[in-house]
Amino acid sequence: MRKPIIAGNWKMNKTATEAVALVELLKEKVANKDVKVVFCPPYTSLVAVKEGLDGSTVGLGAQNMHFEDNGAFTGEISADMLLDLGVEYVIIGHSERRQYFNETNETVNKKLHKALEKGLIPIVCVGESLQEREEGIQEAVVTTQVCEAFKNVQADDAAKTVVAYEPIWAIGTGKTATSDQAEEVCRWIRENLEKIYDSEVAQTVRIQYGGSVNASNVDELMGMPNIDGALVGGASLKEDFVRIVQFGA
Ligand SMILES: O=C(CO)COP(=O)(O)O
Repeated sequence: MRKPIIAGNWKMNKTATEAVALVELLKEKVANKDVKVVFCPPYTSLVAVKEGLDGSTVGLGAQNMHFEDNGAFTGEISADMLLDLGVEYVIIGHSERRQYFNETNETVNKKLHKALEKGLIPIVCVGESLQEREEGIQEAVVTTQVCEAFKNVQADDAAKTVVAYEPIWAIGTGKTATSDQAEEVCRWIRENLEKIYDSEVAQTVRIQYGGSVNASNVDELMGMPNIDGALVGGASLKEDFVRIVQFGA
C-alpha cells in the first residue's frame, strides 16, 4: 500500500517572516500519520521553515536544485547545500521551470540522478500543455518526459522517486483535470514505469496529481487508484491546505 504524499509548492511566495507565520498556522493542523505532508518553500525560507517545523512530521522540500556538485553557476543551489539545511525532498522539472528557465528533459534527468545519488527524494514533474492536449498527444508527451527523466536510473533508485502529473493547462487556472483525466495519465505513467522497470517499481512509485487541487476536488482525485497524492500550489498557501491533507474525511 502506497502512503499518500501531499506537498505544498509555495512557488515564489512568502518572505521568511511570512513563511514562519504560515508554518505556525498549518503545522499542527496538517499533522496526519496516514499521509506524508511536505512543505516546499522558496530557498530563502528553508531554514526558517525547518526551524518552525521542529518536532513535526511535516517534511521539507526545495523547488529546484542544480545537477552539479558545486562550481561557477551563479545563482544556483546544489544538493549538498539543501541536505545541509535538512531538506529531504526536491521538486524537479516543474513546468514553470521548463517554460521560463530552460529546463529540459535532459537537465531533468541529470537532476534526478544527482538527487538520488545524494539521498534527496525527487518529485519529478511531467505534464502536457493545452495545445498538446488539444492535439491529442498528451500520452506521447508524458511518455517521453517519463522515459527521458528516468534514463539510466537504476530500479532501486527509481522506486524512491515521486512523480507528479501536472497538466500545464490546469496549473493556476482553476481548471482542474477531471478525476478521470488525471487518473488516465497517472495510469499511463505507472504503465511506463512497469515497461522501463518492472511491476514492483511501478507499484512502489507514488504518483501525484497537481493543477488547481483544492478542498472541493481533492476527495475525488484521491479516490482514484493510480493517484497517490497531490502537488498543490495556490491552495497550499492557505488554511485550505488543512482540508486537502484530510482528504476523504
Ligand atoms: O504547479 C502546481 C504545483 O506544483 C499547481 O499549482 P496550482 O495548485 O496553483 O494550480
